Amino acid sequence: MRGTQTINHKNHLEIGGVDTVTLAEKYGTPLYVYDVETIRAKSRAFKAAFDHYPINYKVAYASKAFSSVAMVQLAAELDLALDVVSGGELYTALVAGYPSENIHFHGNNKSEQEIKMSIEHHIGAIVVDNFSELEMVKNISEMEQKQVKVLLRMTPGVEAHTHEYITTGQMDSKFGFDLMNGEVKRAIQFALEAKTIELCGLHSHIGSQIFDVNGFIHAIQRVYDHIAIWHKELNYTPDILNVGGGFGIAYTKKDEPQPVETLIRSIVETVIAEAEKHELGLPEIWIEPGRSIVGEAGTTLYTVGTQKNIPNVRKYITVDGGMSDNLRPALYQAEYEAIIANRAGELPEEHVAVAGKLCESGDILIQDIELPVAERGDLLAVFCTGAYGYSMSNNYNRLPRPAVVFVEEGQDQLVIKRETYEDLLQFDLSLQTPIKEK
Ligand SMILES: Cc1ncc(COP(=O)(O)O)c(C=O)c1O
Ligand SMILES: N[C@@H](CCCC[NH3+])C(=O)O
Repeated sequence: MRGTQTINHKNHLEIGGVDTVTLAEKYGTPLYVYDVETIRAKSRAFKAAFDHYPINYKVAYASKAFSSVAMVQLAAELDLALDVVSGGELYTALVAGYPSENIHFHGNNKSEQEIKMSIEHHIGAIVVDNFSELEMVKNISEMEQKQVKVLLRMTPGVEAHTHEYITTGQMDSKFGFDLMNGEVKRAIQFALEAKTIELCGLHSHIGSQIFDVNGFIHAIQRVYDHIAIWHKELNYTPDILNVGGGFGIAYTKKDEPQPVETLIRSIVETVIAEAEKHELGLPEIWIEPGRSIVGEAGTTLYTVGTQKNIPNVRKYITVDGGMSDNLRPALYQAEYEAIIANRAGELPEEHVAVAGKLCESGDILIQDIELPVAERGDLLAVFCTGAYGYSMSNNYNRLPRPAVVFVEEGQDQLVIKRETYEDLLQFDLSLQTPIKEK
């Protein structure tokens, strides 16, 4: 059990003081349930870890992990800065009333429209990824006659030990200016010379679901070796050093992430040591966690449907969702834990695979899990689905996307409505004219 999860007197899983069986009856399944107190606690933990040090810092929530109007409003309430990676995420933040000066915009191929939108709304910083983007930012800001705040994203050449699809810090990456081949230095020179660009600092992000703090330490040390040179040659030191996100969480008992305090201590103490070593002032340190803020807060509720038993091979139990609401097992072989939420206290009796209902053999949510014997209509709760679940959900097989509810202190609140069949067809147009002349 995580966060505020408990088993109540009816033997049901309760989250945030709300019975999950009641939630499933009220909103239907599949259903994403977010434990708001867990989101608050994670945010507090990051800030408390920084507060030990006499430094300026910013904790930005990476909204790609889960973006919605209510989530952005919660981030604002928790005084988190906001990382967006598309016009859509920026639009969500603006509609949510999030203060634009606290937003920074990522991405390796921002469109002209996205850059214009960022400049128009005076967002906190555009994190520029490559030279063609840097030129676009310069040209657009000159045309608009507006100053634009910029961070430069560097690829530090550090391998993070995680799934190969989610490492980003290695040299052969589509993201960022290469630190080792002199690109970053040229980008700094370009930005310093551009009159409409205010170069606020540097950024690196080495990957996601990282357990080993050494990746961050090596990246910071490597960046500082270069900062010392840029200081001498260009008289430039960054006011902001954004070390990205990527802090891992425990999806299963096998996962052993470092506590937030250890991670932040290592990051901050490495920055302090490097700045002292090179006799440089301390930058403001920014981080941008996504998964570690919302991942553990999310639980997906499914209804168990059909079963298939292949004697001596495997028993499948099938739920009413799958890779359309959680792509991670199919994409990264991600592993999850689950319980039968309406019989939460029962002991496991058999090994099963949890299959989704989509028309793909790879649509298996959990390959092997021990559960009580499941029956049609049981409620399956899959834990730790708060990050990159809803945000990577899709309508494959024309499945409507599930609803999202927030729960806290015995109250539940619908924050994203379930899609309907009509919603699925909202952009479809009927065939008007014969396509082929007879
Ligand atoms: C630039 C950047 N910042 C922050 C994040 C958030 O990562 P995570 O959700 O693993 O903390 C990502 C995703 O990997 C990212 O690409
Ligand atoms: N979507 C990924 C993480 C990628 C993060 C974005 N750079 C996941 O589910 O783990």
